Amino acid sequence: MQGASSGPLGERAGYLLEQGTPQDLAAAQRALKQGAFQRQERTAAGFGIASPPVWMHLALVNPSDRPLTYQLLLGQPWLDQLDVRLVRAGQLKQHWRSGDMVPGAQFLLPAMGYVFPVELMPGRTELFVRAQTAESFLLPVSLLTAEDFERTSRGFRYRYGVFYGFLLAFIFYNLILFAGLWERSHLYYALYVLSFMALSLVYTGHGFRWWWSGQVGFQQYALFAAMVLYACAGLLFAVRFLQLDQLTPRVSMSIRRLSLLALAAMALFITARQLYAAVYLAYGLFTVFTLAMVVLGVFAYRRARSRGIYFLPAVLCSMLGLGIGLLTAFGLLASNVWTTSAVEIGLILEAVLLSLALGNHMRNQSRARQKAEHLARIDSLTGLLNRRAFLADAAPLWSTAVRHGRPMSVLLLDIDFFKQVNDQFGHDSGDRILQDMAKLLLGNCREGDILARWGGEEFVLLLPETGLGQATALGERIRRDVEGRRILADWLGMPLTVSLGAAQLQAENSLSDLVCAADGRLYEAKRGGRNQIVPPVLEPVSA
Ligand SMILES: Nc1nc2c(ncn2[C@@H]2O[C@H](COP(=O)(O)OP(=O)(O)OP(=O)(O)O)[C@@H](O)[C@H]2O)c(=O)[nH]1
Repeated sequence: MQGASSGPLGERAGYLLEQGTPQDLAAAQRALKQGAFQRQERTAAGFGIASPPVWMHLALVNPSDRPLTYQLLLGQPWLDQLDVRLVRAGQLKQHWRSGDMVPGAQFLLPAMGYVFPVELMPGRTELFVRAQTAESFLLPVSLLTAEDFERTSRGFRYRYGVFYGFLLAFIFYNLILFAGLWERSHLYYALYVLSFMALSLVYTGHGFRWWWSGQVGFQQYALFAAMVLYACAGLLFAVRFLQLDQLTPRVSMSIRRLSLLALAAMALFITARQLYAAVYLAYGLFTVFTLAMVVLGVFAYRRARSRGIYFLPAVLCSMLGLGIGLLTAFGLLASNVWTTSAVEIGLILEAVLLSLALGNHMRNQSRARQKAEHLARIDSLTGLLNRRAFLADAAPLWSTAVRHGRPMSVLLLDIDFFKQVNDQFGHDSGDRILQDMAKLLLGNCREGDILARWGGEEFVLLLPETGLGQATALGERIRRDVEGRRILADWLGMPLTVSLGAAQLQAENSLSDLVCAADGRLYEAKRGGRNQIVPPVLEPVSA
């Protein structure tokens, strides 16, 4: 590497896998002379999981006659151990040691890697790095000028500030919704986002740098535990969100069991300090989780359930983000602000889509509730209020009338010989007559009156601000109206008629007493020969 250029250098470095006992610098220098270091055609060399330690060598040449300072940016935040040595003329000049198995989190720059201030003297300097990790092993290397480094690290700080703020907002929002609505999808979703936040805090190194830099024992297992938690929370959320309990109870039960088993196994491996068992469990479960989320998404989508329509694109967004993030980390995609933020962007899109789905679900539920409430109040045949809704709606009017001593009356109406209509013309014709009667009564109501189907062929009309005289006058007008229409007159040999009973609020009445009083008078009207109102109208009724 020459001059003051700044950027990734992975393709110019040589790499050597350390086999057997740990090697020292002298052994690495000998191996270099023997040509044992090999190049990788990538900006970020990758060595998979559970790899042996890796040596990297890079020759840095300062062609000027003055020292040049750079920030050497190395590796990923989850590297276990990192030994960085600068050698000039075969002599060790500088040795830094870090990694997340070294307490203190020195040189760790969360989300970026490890940063070492390098001063290159004129001429050639050799960089020897020995790195080791149990996790997925990537060893990107770049040399940045002070300005580039400042700009890049500021960018990362802003991005993660926004990202964590966003995740926290989603978590609290869903917890509040859960507390208010008691809908468990919101709780599982909050846990899912929370577990991703925990995973991100671990793999970016923010957690180690800020909170537990002295606890290397914890840090060693934190990534694997966070991966398992995230996968389990994601699967449990998917089961709940896609209502798999109803769709496929067996699949949903298997997913629950798998999650519990994975959590128990991880707890066991951590307790028994079985690092490699934890590594394989975490990566294995993560692969299953990724595939399962896509399969469940496709399944729900094909069942055309409204939630599946959001779930599949949401999951694909986060998978795409993860894929781009991995390809970028391995140096197979150009590293820029979009590709290095792909995981976070994918997650945010996923969160937005899933929140939309949950919001949509809430809206549908509230519509269904409103519809059910409405249907519970309505008589399906006539569209009028039913008896229950009548009593509920009449109660406040009743209290107002009693409190202020205002008049109020009730009319109860019953179709005469309706059984005969049914018997002769069929139930359907009877239904139609009930519907027509409802329309006729509606046409005779004033604003503020409450009309309902009391049951069978009986209708009730509550008339606020109406004394008995006006009520009977209205009843008489309705009676005449029905008679005058001569419904079925040709077939019955006489027109269809109605009988009515009217009653007025008295000081000692309750609402049901008032309806009862009207019912008593209706009975009198029937006994008196039908087609009449009781009490009878004293004054002439205007047409
Ligand atoms: N078509 C139809 N008929 C109904 C409905 N609800 C009740 N009925 C019928 O209404 C009739 C009421 O008969 P009854 O109680 O004997 O009264 P009525 O024949 O009208 O005789 P009076 O009231 O004494 O004049 C019964 O045949 C019920 O089946 C309904 O929703 N649709």
